[in-house]
Amino acid sequence: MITLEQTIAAIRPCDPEAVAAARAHQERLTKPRGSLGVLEEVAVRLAGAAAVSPPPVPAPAALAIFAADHGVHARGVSPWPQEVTQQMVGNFLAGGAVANAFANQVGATVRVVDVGVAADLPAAPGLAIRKVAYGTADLSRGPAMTREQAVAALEAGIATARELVEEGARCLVTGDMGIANTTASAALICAFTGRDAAEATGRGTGVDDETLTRKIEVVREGLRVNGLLREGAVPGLDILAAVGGLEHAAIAGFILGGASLRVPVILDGVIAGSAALAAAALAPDVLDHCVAGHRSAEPGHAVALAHLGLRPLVELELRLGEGTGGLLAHPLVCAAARVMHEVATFDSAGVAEKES
Ligand SMILES: Cc1cc2ncn([C@H]3O[C@H](COP(=O)(O)O)[C@@H](O)[C@H]3O)c2cc1C
Ligand SMILES: O=C(O)c1cccnc1
Repeated sequence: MITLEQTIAAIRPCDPEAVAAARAHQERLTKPRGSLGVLEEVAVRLAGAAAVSPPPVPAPAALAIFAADHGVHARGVSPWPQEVTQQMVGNFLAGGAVANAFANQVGATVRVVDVGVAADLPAAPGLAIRKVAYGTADLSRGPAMTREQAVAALEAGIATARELVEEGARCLVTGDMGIANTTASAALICAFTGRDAAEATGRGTGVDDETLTRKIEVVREGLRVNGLLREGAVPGLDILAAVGGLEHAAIAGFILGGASLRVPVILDGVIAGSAALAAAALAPDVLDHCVAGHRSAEPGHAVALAHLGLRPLVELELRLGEGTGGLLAHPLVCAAARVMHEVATFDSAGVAEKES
């Protein structure tokens, strides 16, 4: 098995020669300079990340949905019963969730990974059991995970990324399922960015005003109890263990694993954004391999993306998770790369260039 340490050591930043070649190539394509807006930056980033220009078209895509439960659920931060995590795993495996519909739309495969569901799941095609624990402890009373559990979940994510790439995936999309995980996401975002709980905590699956007030208080307690109110005082791995979920750790590992293989990773919503903060704390160059698929309606997501310096491709007020927003961005990322292969240059097409 490839360890966290080996994975981090293998991650390289964007290759400057490939970046320069991609920019130069874009200048020669039969379109006004800059006319593809953000997609031009995506193509340049893909080239740098792959260390080759033009960059490979990142297809096919594979979605991994990491499922886990949360001790903080006991604090009444989600209107949904914890069993929904497990029930939704069944729904993903039966092909009945939104993520399945979107995956079919973009031709992505779906792998469900149990990293911490609070029940034993029956073996099923499409399900990988990489269970680290039966859910986390309550982050508002102490550390949600031990350091060892966080590392084991990171390594479960790394192994998943490697397996999917081995099976042929050329783009990885992050997905999550874990009732109460927007609370852990908010706590991670506050701890990594120094923002107040009220700024990063949202309504998740749709909590009422009273529950939102309690949720903010629970996030604040989690930060205080775990000594995370002072930004920069605690190493990233310890922050992840203190207030993260097993799926957050696994997603962070999945991102690191993809980056270590130079396979681009499309990030989904607020859970992925908070996991990316942890991944970037462990290996800052990992961000060169990430594309922010979308911006979720959850307020902490914008905070996380701003801190990471990532620009989301799609903004549709989605607030679902599962990988849905990441999947929708996949055709855009492929289109950005395809331009670099298929569009003619001014020379090859005999198109006159701008006069001044
Ligand atoms: C039926 C259902 C399907 C979902 N699919 C994703 N989530 C999303 O909602 C949960 C987080 O929200 P909160 O923190 O408010 O519990 C996560 O499981 C996330 O994946 C779902 C939630 C539900 C109820
Ligand atoms: O941003 C997300 O991914 C999200 C938002 C609300 C609930 N679940 C997930």
